[in-house]
Amino acid sequence: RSAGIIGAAFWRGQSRLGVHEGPDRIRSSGLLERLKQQGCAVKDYGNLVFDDVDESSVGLLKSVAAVGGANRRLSEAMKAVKMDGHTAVMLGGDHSLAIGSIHGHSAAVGELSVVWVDAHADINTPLTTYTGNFHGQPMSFLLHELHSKVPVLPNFSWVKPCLSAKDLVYIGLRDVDPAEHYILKMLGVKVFSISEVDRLGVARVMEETCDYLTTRGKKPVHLSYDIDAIDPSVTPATGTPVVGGLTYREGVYITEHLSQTGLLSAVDLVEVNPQLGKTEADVQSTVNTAVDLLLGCFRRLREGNHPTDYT
Ligand SMILES: N[C@@H](CC/C=C/[B-](O)(O)O)C(=O)O
Ligand SMILES: [Mn+2]
Ligand SMILES: [Mn+2]
Repeated sequence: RSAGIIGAAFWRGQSRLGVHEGPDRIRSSGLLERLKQQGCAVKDYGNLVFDDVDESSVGLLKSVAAVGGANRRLSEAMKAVKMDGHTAVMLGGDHSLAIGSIHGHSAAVGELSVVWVDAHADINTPLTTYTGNFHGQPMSFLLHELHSKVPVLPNFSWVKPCLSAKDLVYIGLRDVDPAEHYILKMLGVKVFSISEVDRLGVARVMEETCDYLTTRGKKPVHLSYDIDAIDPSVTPATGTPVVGGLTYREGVYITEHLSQTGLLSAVDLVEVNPQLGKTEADVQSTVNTAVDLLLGCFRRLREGNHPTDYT
């Protein structure tokens, strides 16, 4: 196994400063060293450099051209990392970056499935958003079924929908806007909200998620992990915290399970905002959890691990 790391220090999909510090803070907490310690080859592609574009709004929509341009750059980088044969790791930055991450992943592998772990559905269209923040809209640019609902926007013409609603599963939803809820119901998207996690337990949720995604053939899996899926008591340093989230254990179980399917092809870890922790301990707890989630994606098991060369 090998990991190709991309830093996307981008914050203009939302308005709270600091989320651009996520990539370097996650690196400085030892992600690469710990991946290597567990037998994973690692290539760090560094942080993307984003062109300065005008951050003007289009109506309610904030920093449209900047979001479009950053995601185009990320899409190119993701495609290159996948063409190099790595499992891609995109460190955010805000969740608008899933546009470029999933688009670039699909450019390399073709059809894929997406597991979206988040308190939020991030499936507003530019016409249903009430905040204008693009980190609440990425899914609308990616789904074939919503293409006709997305207006032409500056610096977005490169985006081609690349995901079918039946190849998408949500886990952890607990703060979904009415328009998003309507879209999810209309498209029949598979959703395991926090209520289903409570009702079924995380093991059954993961079994059903994998059965659901593999009934039409085993496609590469893109895991898009928003740190705010985890309960704010564990990961407070994030821009849109919502009470009643996943426990640390549930969060890591999700990554352990997906890692063992052998289908995990790319991971986003987004919305870590080091400036939003009340204390340094808050920030460290958030970042440590992000690191542990990523290690779980690369076959780390909580039962213990040893190098495979003396199995
Ligand atoms: N639904 C809200 C919240 C969006 C949350 C985005 B996040 O999941 O990436 O944190 C909006 O549209 O602004
Ligand atoms: Mn999100
Ligand atoms: Mn979220």
